[in-house]
Amino acid sequence: MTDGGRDLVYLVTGGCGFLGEHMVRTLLEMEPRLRELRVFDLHLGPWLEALNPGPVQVTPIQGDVTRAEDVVAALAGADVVIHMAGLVDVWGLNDPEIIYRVNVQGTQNVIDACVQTGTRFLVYTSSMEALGPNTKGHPFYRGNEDTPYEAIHTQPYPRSKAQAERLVLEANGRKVRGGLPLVTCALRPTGIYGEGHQLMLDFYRNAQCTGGWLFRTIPASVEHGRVYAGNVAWMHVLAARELGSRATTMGGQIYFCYDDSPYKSYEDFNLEILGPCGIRLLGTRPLLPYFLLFLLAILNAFLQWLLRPLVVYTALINPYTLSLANTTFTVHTDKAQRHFDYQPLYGWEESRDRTVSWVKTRKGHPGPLPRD
Ligand SMILES: NC(=O)c1ccc[n+]([C@@H]2O[C@H](COP(=O)([O-])OP(=O)(O)OC[C@H]3O[C@@H](n4cnc5c(N)ncnc54)[C@H](O)[C@@H]3O)[C@@H](O)[C@H]2O)c1
Ligand SMILES: CC(C)CCC[C@@H](C)[C@H]1CC[C@H]2[C@@H]3[C@H](O)C=C4C[C@@H](O)CC[C@]4(C)[C@H]3CC[C@]12C
Repeated sequence: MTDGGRDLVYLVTGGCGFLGEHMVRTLLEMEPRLRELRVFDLHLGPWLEALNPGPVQVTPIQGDVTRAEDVVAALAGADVVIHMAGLVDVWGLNDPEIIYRVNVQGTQNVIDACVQTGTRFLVYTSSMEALGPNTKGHPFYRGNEDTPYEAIHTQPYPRSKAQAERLVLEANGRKVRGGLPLVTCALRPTGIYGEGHQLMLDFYRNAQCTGGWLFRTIPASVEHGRVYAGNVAWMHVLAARELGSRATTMGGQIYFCYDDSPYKSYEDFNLEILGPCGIRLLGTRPLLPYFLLFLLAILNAFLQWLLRPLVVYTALINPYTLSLANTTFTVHTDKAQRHFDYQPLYGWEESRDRTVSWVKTRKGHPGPLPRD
């Protein structure tokens, strides 16, 4: 070891995204063996310049995971890669082919670069959507990693996450340069919230336009899994740290990301954050009957198709996002605790309060929907 025990080089792909920023900050704060942190992204964030990395060297790398040569160059000499770059698109913003190229081919490029350069540890940010909810609307009620569920993927984003996750798990054990085996695992967050969550801000701003009201569209009984970004990042830190010493247990495994965030419907959960910001939710039951919402979703999909030659029309509600929001999907597990001693770094109240404070500071700041 060198420099007071700081001997490891980490690479975070997608390190300037919503989760990526939490990842970078958590690594700097919580990983004492970190010597160099390479932050790889298509678009580098200005906040990187303002970081106070202490003894760690932070290396921003502007690159594209779909370009194998970019990934190899970034990975050379790295010990660990946390691969979270991806296109999060459930709105039809991007061509399915592009989603495949970034999420699946990009992941294959990361695996191949590990093999080529000798990087031995790979943590992949998958998603609950690698499993479900499926298009049949089957509920996944407080399930764990072993709960049987029929995964059916018709949409490009969830399909790409499932394919990429499979590639990562199958790569476990492959020999990398130098002859040692690659050790991989995949973490599956549910819906992430926290500082930087653009969609939460969009709901806040929409409500401001209606005098502080949101209108209930989903039955309160439909539970939707949520997890705080700081805890998701912390789980990645621990998984990356323990992959070396617990390779037999952890290699090739999936882990749901979980914490103490309450089980609620998508809208009721948002209200936990937006309520303290002055927003109220109207109705104890959905104000519109489901069939009308479904018609609206179909209309939006039709408009997207119709206008495609001229403009990419997107709306919050389409048949897929509506079914996602309307299907119970929550996790209840302790696998990460058993395999690598994970405990949430932030309790529910702190996770909520940090997010609330952030929303309050963002009042009046414009922002895109959804992120591209
Ligand atoms: N947001 C959620 O609720 C959620 C839930 C589960 C899983 N995830 C996964 O977590 C990861 C991060 O998601 P996020 O919400 O922070 O999304 P995000 O869009 O904020 O971040 C993704 C980052 O990847 C970068 N990126 C995109 N294409 C790239 C390319 N070709 N090369 C290099 N970088 C590229 C983007 O610039 C962006 O900074 C994704 O893999 C996503 O699938 C997100
Ligand atoms: C009031 C509603 C009908 C409005 C629609 C809400 C909709 C935009 C929300 C509901 C569920 C959300 C997804 C869910 O939290 C999980 C994920 C997994 C992750 O991998 C990417 C983000 C995503 C798809 C959320 C996107 C926004 C959704 C669809």
